[in-house]
Amino acid sequence: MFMPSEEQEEFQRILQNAIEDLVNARPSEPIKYLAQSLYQSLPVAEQNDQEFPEFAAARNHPYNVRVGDSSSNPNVQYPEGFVPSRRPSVCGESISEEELAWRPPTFDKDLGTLTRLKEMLTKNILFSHLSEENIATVADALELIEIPAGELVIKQHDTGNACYFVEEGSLKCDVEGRGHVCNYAKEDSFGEVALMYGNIRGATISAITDSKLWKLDRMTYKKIVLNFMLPKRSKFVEFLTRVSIFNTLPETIMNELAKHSHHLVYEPGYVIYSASHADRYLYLIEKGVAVIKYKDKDVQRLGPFEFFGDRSIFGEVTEADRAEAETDCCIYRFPEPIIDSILDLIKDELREQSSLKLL
Ligand SMILES: Nc1ncnc2c1ncn2[C@@H]1O[C@@H]2COP(=O)(O)O[C@H]2[C@H]1O
Repeated sequence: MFMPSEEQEEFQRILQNAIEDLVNARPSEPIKYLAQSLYQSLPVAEQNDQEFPEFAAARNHPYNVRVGDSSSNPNVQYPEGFVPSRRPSVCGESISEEELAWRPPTFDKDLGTLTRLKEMLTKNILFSHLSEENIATVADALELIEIPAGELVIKQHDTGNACYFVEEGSLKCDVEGRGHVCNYAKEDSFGEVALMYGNIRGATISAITDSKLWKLDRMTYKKIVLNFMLPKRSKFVEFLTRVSIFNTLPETIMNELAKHSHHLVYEPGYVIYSASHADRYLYLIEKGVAVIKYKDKDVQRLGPFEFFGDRSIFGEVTEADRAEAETDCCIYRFPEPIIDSILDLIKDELREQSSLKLL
């Protein structure tokens, strides 16, 4: 089948997203689910309103969790109040000797343990996008360590050389000047921030009870987790780096956004957003012009790299009641839970930009 290269790239992106969604959602009717997923990649104007119930279930995928909502998935990476400082990502680092010599470490485990660890990894936001092969490499590389009650695992300001998953026990996290921030229990992970940014530890973590942890070394984390998605998502990431609210995000998070966004095309006159829509999204314009309206009066025009829908995500009352495509519009649409899950990282910029907009 011949396709121009841009179209081919888009086709592969859509197909990959659909398959990843399928793997994450594990629906009862996979074929129907996949068909629906592909169908939703069509321009909105060509879709009808029918939705498979499994799509609602997919929204409960581990990634789709609210920051700080401890009642939902425990694998949330950034507990409530966690405001990582904006630092450059490691993607531009040059390759060191250590990296060149790197071979994935392996620590022997029985089959049952390996299967369980792979399941745990696929539920974790930072690992869920990895291929089966890479998940297996990470599972092999995990080393079981024991930490007696009261001992430190991570000391704030030290250099980070591993991240951890809890196998057994409970641990607490303290930040200087703020005190106790959160606790960790079975399958929770911590210690990834210093690895992502090649930086120092942002908190102290110590065992409350005798604990067992799976330790993942920095180099395996970097080689597998940070490098995995970069070439595939580069076009999308390139676009995000030109958008004020997203451009300081680590590339791993941008790649997660890529996975969970919908790329949609709207024809002129199509109502992209209406105050009566139940689901909330953040809309980011890639191409074209959208017009924000109030009672059929145009109140604002937005173009490429601009976004709307954020005010309703914040639950703010907006003066506008809908957004329409004025020209053909290509838009990235992000579901509210995805934006919620990274809100701590983007909220300052979002608030600043929000005050200029009506929707
Ligand atoms: N408020 C917080 N500030 C910094 N780190 C936190 C916070 N809450 C949880 N953590 C975790 O504590 C870890 C300490 O080491 P890292 O900075 O590598 O990664 C950090 C996060 O995984």
